[in-house]
Amino acid sequence: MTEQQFNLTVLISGNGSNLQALIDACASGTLPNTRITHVISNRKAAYGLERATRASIPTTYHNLVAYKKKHPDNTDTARAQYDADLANIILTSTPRPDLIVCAGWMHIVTASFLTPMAEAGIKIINLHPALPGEFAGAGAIERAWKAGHEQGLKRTGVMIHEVIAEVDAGEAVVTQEVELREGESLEALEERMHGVEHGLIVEGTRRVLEGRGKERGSR
Ligand SMILES: Nc1nc2c(c(=O)[nH]1)N[C@@H](CN(C=O)c1ccc(C(=O)N[C@@H](CCC(=O)O)C(=O)O)cc1)CN2
Ligand SMILES: NCC(=O)N[C@@H]1O[C@H](COP(=O)([O-])[O-])[C@@H](O)[C@H]1O
Repeated sequence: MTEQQFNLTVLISGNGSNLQALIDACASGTLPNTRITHVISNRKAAYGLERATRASIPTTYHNLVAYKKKHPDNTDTARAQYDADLANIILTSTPRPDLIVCAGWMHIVTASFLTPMAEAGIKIINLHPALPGEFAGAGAIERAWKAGHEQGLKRTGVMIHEVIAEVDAGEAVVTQEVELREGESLEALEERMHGVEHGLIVEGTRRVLEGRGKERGSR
């Protein structure tokens, strides 16, 4: 029986250390029979684009600014068109992804993206440096660090969750708690959090693909 191959599209906006964790996991077999076939960034200067190129992974820079210039009086229209075109980029790519992984993707996607992906049966997961129901949105690590120092919060965490319209509210695939340490600097907490992220993004991707494999097997 031929091994099932899984194709990933990874969405990024920055350094790409979580993308690198996925690249390394595919290469080492930690993510078996899995390859990243496309990396898309909404920021031209994202170092993750260089990481992808070094790994011979096709990249696309998808720029929201051009859409805002085209629709200066209506940000919602600009975002909807941007998202619709993002969906089209992914749906017309070969091979189509089995899964989309948001790895530091700092753009809130709308129904113009979510609906076509759902209709195509392509699940989207996201790495978020917080636990379910806590610190949704950008800047989660710093907000948890402040809550530790100011409100005595004892722990935060990291989750991989399904992406739905409501930001960071999708069902958790996997979570891991991270203790908050008294007197620890924000930089030191960020370092510990990123270390957890790099393992969890691989584990979360593996679990979703394992489910896909079972789905395929049942057909
Ligand atoms: N519809 C959804 N879109 C996204 C989700 C989600 O769960 N549902 N997860 C995010 C990732 N994310 C946190 O994990 C996140 C990213 C960005 C923002 C945000 O406020 N973005 C601003 C722009 C910020 C910037 O460009 O620096 C925006 O889009 O206006 C919040 C949460 C991925 N998308
Ligand atoms: N809301 C999502 C979010 O805040 N994600 C954050 O973006 C970083 C991306 O790092 P990377 O580009 O090195 O992977 C991650 O470390 C994560 O904390």
